[in-house]
Amino acid sequence: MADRLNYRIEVTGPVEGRFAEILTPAALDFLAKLDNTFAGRRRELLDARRRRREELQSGEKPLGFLPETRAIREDESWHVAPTAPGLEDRRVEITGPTDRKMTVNALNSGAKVWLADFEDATSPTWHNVIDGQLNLYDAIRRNIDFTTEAGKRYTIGDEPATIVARPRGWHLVEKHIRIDGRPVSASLVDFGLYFFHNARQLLARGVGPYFYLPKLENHLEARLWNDVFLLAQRELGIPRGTIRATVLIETITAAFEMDEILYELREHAAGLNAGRWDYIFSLIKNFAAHGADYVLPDRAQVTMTVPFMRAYTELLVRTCHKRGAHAIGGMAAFIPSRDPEVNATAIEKVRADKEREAGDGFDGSWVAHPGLVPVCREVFDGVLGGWPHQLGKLREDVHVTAEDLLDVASAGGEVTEAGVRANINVALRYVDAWLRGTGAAAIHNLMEDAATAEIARCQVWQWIRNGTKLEDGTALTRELAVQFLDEELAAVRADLGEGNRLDDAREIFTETALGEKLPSFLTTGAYARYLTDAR
Ligand SMILES: CC(=O)SCCNC(=O)CCNC(=O)[C@H](O)C(C)(C)COP(=O)(O)OP(=O)(O)OC[C@H]1O[C@@H](n2cnc3c(N)ncnc32)[C@H](O)[C@@H]1OP(=O)(O)O
Ligand SMILES: O=CC(=O)O
Ligand SMILES: [Mg+2]
Repeated sequence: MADRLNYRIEVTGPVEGRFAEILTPAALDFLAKLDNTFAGRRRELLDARRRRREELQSGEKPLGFLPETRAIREDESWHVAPTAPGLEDRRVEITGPTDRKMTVNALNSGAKVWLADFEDATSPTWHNVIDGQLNLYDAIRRNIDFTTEAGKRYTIGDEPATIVARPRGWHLVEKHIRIDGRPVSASLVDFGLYFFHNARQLLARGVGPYFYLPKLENHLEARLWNDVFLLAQRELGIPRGTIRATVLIETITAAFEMDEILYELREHAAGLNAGRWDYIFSLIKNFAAHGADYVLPDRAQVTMTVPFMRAYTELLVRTCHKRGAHAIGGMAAFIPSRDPEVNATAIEKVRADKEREAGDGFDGSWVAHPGLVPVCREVFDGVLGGWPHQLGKLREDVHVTAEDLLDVASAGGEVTEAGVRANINVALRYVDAWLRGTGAAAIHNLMEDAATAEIARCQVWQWIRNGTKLEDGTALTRELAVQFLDEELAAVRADLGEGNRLDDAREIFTETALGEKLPSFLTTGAYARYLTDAR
């Protein structure tokens, strides 16, 4: 514990190994400065989120484009900052957690960009959070080579991907760092430590401090990030406008404020990304109790070609290109497999997804695994030709209305017993992995992470609330869902064996999918209860 600049800073997590190199007095002072300046606004914005969700749930104030920001949307004259070095060509971006091996593998994957993830793909244990910072610190300084016990050597190659770090969202706190007794915003911890230690080093290497901003719900949250950037740049004496941020449009409310979000961040904005999984989660969460018209079918049937998802992604491309910003596609959940048949299907599914995105005007897209870099690159190479992007493709043909974005019924499809069971099974397996420190996992040949697990538990809640009929006409009741839960739990337990956290996973699932109310996030409560001693 230390008193500096009149703040009391406590680190309650163990400062083990080389953690002290990250948790330096100067870095903690920097976090304290950020927290002291922005904690109040963050709290207000989180309160505003809660109020907005209540309004949406009650149908009191429907969603639409904001009348008060019409001038920003209609003004054709403003653009975002020029593209920064290392971000001109984003045709393939690999995402993944920041453990040491994956850091090296991602940088060497052949992708142009690596999204170094403290969010959906990371279980925010204290170890993962600070170890991830250390790995990035070492990677940026090309000081990360290591050899495994089995003798496999990991070393960064000649053309590493550009690093874009994704801090945790505004809803999360880091309970192991406290300032004046209160836990610090997890966004500010992840952003602040990365920026403080690496910004100058990155600039010296000809790139810069770049970020992905997750789960924003509106343009005022983008304004908060912009103000964080301005203060951070000032504190380190780095020119205003050095930072670049790509914002994930992954909440239904943000889809109505794409122009406004780019406008708030225009000095720092690099682009928008279509974060499909959290987007689906957000739709379900906000409209879960709105009746049959808002009930989505089995998760596997909510594809990117259903009309309301297509409307969202096309609007994103149009908005970005009008403002000179990159439009980046999202994550197909299919991952390579050792089974040749499963693998061939996965590659073809990913190819189809990337072909749609490239054809619609996206400048690049995400892959979850190094084995998917070639297919994504091949598809975008084919469409981009000799160009690094397709910002010139303005998509003036796209006209998306509020009704288009909210036409959830256009998904069609059905809810099946297999779909309910799959959601329960995946949620249990994923939460078990998350509690054991793994934030992204291969489950039944798909990539699962925090966003997809949120969909799984929210769908079950929505189907119970709406008494949704399964294929044989049986309505899904809580009792039936509990029966499925018990049966799936037994099957998963037999599969996972000793040392699992399935009892805790069951409790988390019961609270977040089977309760009277639908909690906003499964991760917030689970983090407070299971991932920290500092309750
Ligand atoms: C909704 C969203 O936000 S999407 C973005 C967030 N989600 C993600 O980023 C998921 C990223 N992907 C992953 O975490 C992993 O690919 C998983 C968990 C899905 C599968 O991982 P594994 O089961 O380890 O895959 P697999 O065994 O095929 O890995 C083969 C090699 O590729 C490496 N690898 C796999 N995925 C990645 C990745 N995303 N980044 C870097 N390296 C990777 C593995 O470390 C392994 O390396 P090794 O040969 O040196 O041991
Ligand atoms: O972060 C990406 C998403 O799909 O969610
Ligand atoms: Mg997400």
